[in-house]
Amino acid sequence: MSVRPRLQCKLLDERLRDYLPHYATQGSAGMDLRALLDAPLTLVPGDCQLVRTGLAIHIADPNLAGMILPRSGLGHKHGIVLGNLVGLIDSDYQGELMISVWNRGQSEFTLAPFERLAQYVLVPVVQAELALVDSFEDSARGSGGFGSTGAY
Ligand SMILES: O=c1ccn([C@H]2C[C@H](O)[C@@H](COP(=O)(O)OP(=O)(O)OP(=O)(O)O)O2)c(=O)[nH]1
Repeated sequence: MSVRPRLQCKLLDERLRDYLPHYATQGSAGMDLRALLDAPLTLVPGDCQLVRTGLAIHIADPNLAGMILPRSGLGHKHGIVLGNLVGLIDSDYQGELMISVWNRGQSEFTLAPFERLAQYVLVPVVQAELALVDSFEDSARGSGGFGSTGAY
């Protein structure tokens, strides 16, 4: 089994000690993030609010990044997704992880304090350098995009 990267994590609220993010199963790709709220938060349809997690995670390694993704159940059943669709966490970010919660559904939804509302996934990243050129070598696709290969 490969060695897991160790990420430094600060708790910005002591109550989170009882709710540390973890992998729910051996094969889980993400750790659930919870809503740090003092009281339930109701989102009416169309509402988008920034919710605290109370966690700061310093990835430090530029070959890694964090992604905040929605939870499938909340998104599919209740229309609770992310206002930014996906949150990208830079490896040098040391601030609190914030979750943009968007009710794209048609009913009111109330988030409970410490409810799991999104997930944090660590992903490999390769930083590139751009080499300016005047032309490319021909490729099979060329500049065809946006459905140019057909539907089936
Ligand atoms: O859902 C998110 C997305 C981002 N961040 C934090 C971590 C990330 O490293 C930082 C900046 O995010 P991003 O680069 O996507 O934001 P930006 O709007 O481009 O702002 P900036 O000018 O700060 O890069 O904000 C969150 O806490 N939650």
